[in-house]
Amino acid sequence: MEAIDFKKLLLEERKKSKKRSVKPPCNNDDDPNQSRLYTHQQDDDATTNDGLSTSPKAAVSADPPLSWQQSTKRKIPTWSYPPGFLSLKAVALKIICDDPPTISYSSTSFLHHPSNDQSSGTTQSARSSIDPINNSKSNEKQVSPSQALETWLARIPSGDSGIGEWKTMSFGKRRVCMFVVGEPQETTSPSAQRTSLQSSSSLPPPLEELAQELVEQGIFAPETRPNHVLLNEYQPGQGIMPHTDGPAYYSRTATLSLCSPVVMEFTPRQQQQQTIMTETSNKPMPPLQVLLEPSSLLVFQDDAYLEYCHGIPMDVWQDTTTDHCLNTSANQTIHRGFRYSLTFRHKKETCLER
Ligand SMILES: O=C(O)CCC(=O)C(=O)O
Ligand SMILES: [Fe+2]
Repeated sequence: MEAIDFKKLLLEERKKSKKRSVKPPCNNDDDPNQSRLYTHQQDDDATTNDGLSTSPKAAVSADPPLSWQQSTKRKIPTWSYPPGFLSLKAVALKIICDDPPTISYSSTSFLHHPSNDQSSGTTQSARSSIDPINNSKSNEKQVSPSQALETWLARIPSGDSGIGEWKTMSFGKRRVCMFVVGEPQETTSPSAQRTSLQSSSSLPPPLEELAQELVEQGIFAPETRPNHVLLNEYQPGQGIMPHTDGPAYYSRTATLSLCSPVVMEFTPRQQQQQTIMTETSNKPMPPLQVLLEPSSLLVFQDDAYLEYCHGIPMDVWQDTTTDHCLNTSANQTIHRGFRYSLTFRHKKETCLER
């Protein structure tokens, strides 16, 4: 069994939207936990390791080719805030799980930087050059880092490629957008030509700043600095199938959540589900839950990255926490609204097809 990845997910969701049926390969219809577990055991051969490359098998797929090459003219919205505006210095990551002890969470990510409160020329002129979220001038200073980031995300244009532009997933209907750092390279290889069209030498300013902060906070080492950011936009009720982020990336991921809270579930991967049972029954262990609050940061790595699937139940408008929720008490109802997530990862160099 191998892991899901961005392009794979697009292919899978397109297939499933055609079939109008969702039947996971490991399906056990009697068990809601297993029926939510989506893995890719049966057709891993067609799996690509990332959203940039196209495997020969994927290329001969019956599905129409994905339009990865169309994103040559991205209109990335400008970011007018001063450096440091998105400071993550307040991140207080805590390990929230004993087994696997590789899930960490910080309920607050952004530090309200002191310069944000000053009426310095730089800050004020930067603010006045963007659409105010609040109407009055004096409220400009009240724009929080998360509000500013939300505004920037909302301005990213839509497009078919999903690279530097929002693409609507055909099955889940959520929108996704990917930014990748990589040096363009001249080559005659078709897949590498795609890479050269899609890669850029840096992330857009707010994502670059956040990536730098994640390094400064020790969440990523300089040598595994995030070079890949996947944005997800969820309407109320939307989710993401259980998946792993895959071997194309260094096995650590940091996800910043904005807007609505939601509950993420971690489930042991398929082969483990058959052996890890609760002591009192033959049923697989219930999923571990993490409440993702607005402006929080979730980091998971190693075992949680490699041996567990993570997902957000789909077609659910409110989550109920269980006693397997790692960061809040059981029996809480979490109403889902509109939500953004920004997932930072380090894509391994070999997977950038340089
Ligand atoms: O939206 C989230 O919090 C999770 C996103 C995710 O798992 C992914 O994009 O791989
Ligand atoms: Fe993921």
